[in-house]
Amino acid sequence: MSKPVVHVDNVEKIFGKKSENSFKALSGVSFDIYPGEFVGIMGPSGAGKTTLLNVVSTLDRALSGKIEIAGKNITMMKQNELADFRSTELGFIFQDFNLLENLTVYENISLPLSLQGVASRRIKPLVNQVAEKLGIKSILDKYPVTISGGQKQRAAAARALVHEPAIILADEPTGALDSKNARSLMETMEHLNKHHDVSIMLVTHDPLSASYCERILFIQDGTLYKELHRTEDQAAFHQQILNVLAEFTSLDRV
Ligand SMILES: Nc1ncnc2c1ncn2[C@@H]1O[C@H](COP(=O)(O)OP(=O)(O)OP(=O)(O)O)[C@@H](O)[C@H]1O
Repeated sequence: MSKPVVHVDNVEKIFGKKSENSFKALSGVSFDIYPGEFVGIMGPSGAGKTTLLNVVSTLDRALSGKIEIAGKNITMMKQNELADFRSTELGFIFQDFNLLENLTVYENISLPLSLQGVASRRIKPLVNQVAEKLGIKSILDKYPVTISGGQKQRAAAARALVHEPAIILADEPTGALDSKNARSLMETMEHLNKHHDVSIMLVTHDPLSASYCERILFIQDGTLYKELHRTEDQAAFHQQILNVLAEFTSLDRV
C-alpha cells in the first residue's frame, strides 16, 4: 500500500490554559488519508471538525500527537517553514470563496504561483489547464463581482489546485451555494478525484455533499465515533450517512 498523504496520530487539542476554562476539543484522534482518496469529515456542531481541519491544515497547532502530510512532520515545523509548506503542499477551498475582488479570475487563480515566484510564461499554461478541468475558461477575464456563486467556487477550486498540492482541504465549500450549484461543485470535485487523482479532505454538514466522498469519518466530542466506506451507489451511501447522523440526534435526546 502507498504511504498516506495525511497521517494523523493520536492528536490532542486543548483550548485555553490548564484551568477550569480549558476545553479538550480533540482527543486521541488517529487516521490516515491515502493518495487519491476523497474523505469527508462529519459530526454534530461543536464536535471538533473545524479544529481538526485547522490542525491538519497547519493553521493551528495540536497540543500533542503527530501529523504528517506528504511524508513531512508538520508538528515539528517552525512558523516560516509552515508558511512555505502551506503554499506548496496544501490547497484550500472555503465556504466564502475568498477571491480577491480587484483581481480577475485568471489573476486570482494564478496567485499561488505568482507568490511562489513562478515565471509568468509558465503560469499561463498551468492556469489554462486547471480552468479547462473546472470548465471556467470562458470567465478567466471577468472580475468576481460579475460571476455567479457557483462560478466563484469553481474559480476558488482552480486556485486551490493550480500549484498541484498534495491535498485539497475544503471547509463547507457548498455552504454558500444553492442546491444546483452545490451539486455541480460536488460533481466537479468527484471528477477531479476520480480522473485526476486529486486527494481531498472535506468538512461538511451536508449529507448530500458528503455522499460524493468515498469514506466519511464521523467525529463527536473530539473523538472519532465511526467510519463509513462507500461500497454501494451514491443514493445508498447518502442514506447510510443520514442513518449515522440520526444516531447523533438520538444520542442528544438521551
Ligand atoms: N478558540 C477557541 N477557544 C475555546 N474553545 C474553542 C475554540 N475554538 C473552538 N472551540 C470549542 O471547541 C469545540 C469544537 O469546535 P469546532 O469549531 O471544531 O466544532 P465543529 O465541529 O467544527 O462545529 P460546527 O459544525 O458548529 O462548525 C467547540 O465546543 C468549540 O466551542
